[in-house]
Amino acid sequence: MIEVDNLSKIFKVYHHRKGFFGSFVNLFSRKHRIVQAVDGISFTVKRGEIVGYLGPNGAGKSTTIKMLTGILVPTSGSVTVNGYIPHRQRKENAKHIGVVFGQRSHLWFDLPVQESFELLQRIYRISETQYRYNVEMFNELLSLGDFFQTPVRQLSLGQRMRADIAAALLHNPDVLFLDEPTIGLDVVAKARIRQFIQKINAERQVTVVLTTHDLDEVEKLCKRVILIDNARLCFDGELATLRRLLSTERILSVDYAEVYPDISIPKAHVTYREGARVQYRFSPEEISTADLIGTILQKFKIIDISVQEPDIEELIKTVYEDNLTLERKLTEPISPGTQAN
Ligand SMILES: Nc1ncnc2c1ncn2[C@@H]1O[C@H](COP(=O)(O)OP(=O)(O)OP(=O)(O)O)[C@@H](O)[C@H]1O
Repeated sequence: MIEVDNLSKIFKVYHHRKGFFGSFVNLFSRKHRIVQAVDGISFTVKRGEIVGYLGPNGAGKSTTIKMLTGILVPTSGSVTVNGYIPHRQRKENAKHIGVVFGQRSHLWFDLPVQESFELLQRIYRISETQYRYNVEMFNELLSLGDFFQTPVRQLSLGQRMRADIAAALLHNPDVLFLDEPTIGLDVVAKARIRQFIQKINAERQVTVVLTTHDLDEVEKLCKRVILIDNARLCFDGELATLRRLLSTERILSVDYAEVYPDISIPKAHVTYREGARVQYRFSPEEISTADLIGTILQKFKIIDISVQEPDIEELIKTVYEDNLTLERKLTEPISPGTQAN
């Protein structure tokens, strides 16, 4: 559905001299610096996938999305979305994609939501049957009826996002680009939008590319993530693989049936102990989770036991702070315990 090959974007940022004299000099000589916003990125996305496109501020996420939607022309490399070259075939591409930028609305601020939708119906030449069907379905899932007659400028942020996402899907696009769709929303509003995206993806096979800083959202929505840092791709794969590649240690929490005086276990370090509750830190490369639990069960009586996966937020922070960690992991020979899918 989406093919991106060696895509790069360079911006020339001109230095403006201040004042009358400066403006005069600007006419004849303009200094500029080069910003490499996207640097040789390649990936493909299959129909029906939901992919998280992640990276720290300024990594180049929005610039990539803008090239995929035809807003920006790549400096080099190629992009096709559903067979179209977005910046050359903007009109055709627009018929097959839906775009939501969380930071700004695509709706008409002074018009009620309904009138904005009717304008979109005409712009995209959506048949009356399809329009009615979609509005009814989106209304059911997102309760648009509560504010359908309200001018967009009077909507709350959560209502505006619901309206924007519904608007982006009115013409039944094959691909939905979501750039920070839940920024600033509360947990209830986020959950509602997430469930909507899941349903649309499952029922209509809409391919979704999601840019967000909300990793909880990513965990709930995306099996696959693409990480970029400093304009370059640094990981493309399953979230579970990323977790396995980066995590060296895990936490095992045990509630023992009684307070044992010696609760030491080989290859596991006690990190916390309060009464019969104990936490161990261990590395799956030194001892597998199954072996560790087996050893504990042989020696002690337990009430409850659980293994905590490393927090994905922490892991991705490590990548952002020290990209080398991930590069090193990716070039290390893969041991059976860390086999990528
Ligand atoms: N129109 C532009 N002109 C010049 N530089 C730009 C332009 N758009 C983006 N940039 C620069 O390109 C780089 C990547 O920006 P981009 O907006 O793609 O990052 P991002 O990953 O989306 O960041 P954020 O998470 O903060 O939205 C940044 O250094 C930014 O300043």
